Amino acid sequence: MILQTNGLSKTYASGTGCTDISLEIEKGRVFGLLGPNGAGKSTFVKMVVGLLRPDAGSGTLFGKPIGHPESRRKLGYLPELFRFQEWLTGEEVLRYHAGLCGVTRHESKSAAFEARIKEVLRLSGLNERGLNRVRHYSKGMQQRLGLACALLMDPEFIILDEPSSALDPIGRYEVRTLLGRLRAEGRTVFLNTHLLEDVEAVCDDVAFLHQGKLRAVGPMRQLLRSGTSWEIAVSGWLPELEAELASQLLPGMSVKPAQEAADGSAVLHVAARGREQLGFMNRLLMEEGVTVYEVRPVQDRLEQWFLAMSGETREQGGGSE
Ligand SMILES: Nc1ncnc2c1ncn2[C@@H]1O[C@H](COP(=O)(O)OP(=O)(O)OP(=O)(O)O)[C@@H](O)[C@H]1O
Repeated sequence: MILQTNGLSKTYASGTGCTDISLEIEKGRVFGLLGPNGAGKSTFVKMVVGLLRPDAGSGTLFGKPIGHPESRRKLGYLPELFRFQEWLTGEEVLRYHAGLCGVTRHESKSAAFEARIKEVLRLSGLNERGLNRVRHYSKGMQQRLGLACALLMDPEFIILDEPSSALDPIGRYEVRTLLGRLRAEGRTVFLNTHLLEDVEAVCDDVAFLHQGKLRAVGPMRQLLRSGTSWEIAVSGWLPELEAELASQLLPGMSVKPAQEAADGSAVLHVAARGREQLGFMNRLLMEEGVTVYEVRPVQDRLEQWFLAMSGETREQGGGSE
């Protein structure tokens, strides 16, 4: 286990923060923490990396208590709000970070370290801009430099707090590709993001935080409920059957042809509350002389899940952020 937290809590004077967060992140997984603005995602991350002291709860990183310098040795971190010394060049910022990680001046000037700097500049998309001063960087370039800093020491666990917030669509695509690469290398990644397409594309596990509380956590494919709609491939379909079936459906059910062909083959989009209703639909189709030859569950999109979770928890919480 790379990270394990037990009831981590931090309440600011304002009464907000996050409460009772228990999570486990296994080696080699890409974990996405989702939640609306102000949900407490950055607060959680800051406790994990040792920037904030929890009010209650505990956790371990690489088996060492969080907050202990030893727990951070194999960690790379990109904070949400990054600021660099604007009078330094990108390469100087990287060397300064290396120094903070215990690399001596002499080592940081070695050919091997020089090559590492070039490598992380390339990975983060800054390429030959490393010799320019940060003052001349755009916001997106500064975020890329933050990514380069997070990768510099070849970390096993990389925590990225909104890594694409300042990036244009190409930059976001590049970060997504980079995340895929880190995962392929067997590294563990923790991602705080609002970009659901990033989570959908790269995350193995996902957690949902709302008003400081963890509302759901688990493998992404399991959390995205796949029990409410199906695609049913049939033969013997006639267009008039749509109205005919509609008059016999139970509450919560619907049927709509997604594809129809002149030979009677069709793909029907069916909404049903669970398997019993799906069985009922199957029976209706058979009674109408339609042959079912394939039933496929339709995966909910993460966006629908996010909205559903925010909606449900808003109702429970009685208000919005
Ligand atoms: N230093 C602080 N002092 C007081 N309140 C704070 C502090 N930092 C955060 N908060 C509050 O704690 C809550 C959680 O903030 P946090 O930044 O952790 O949320 P988040 O989920 O990361 O939000 P976002 O997605 O907008 O970055 C918010 O209501 C925020 O206003």
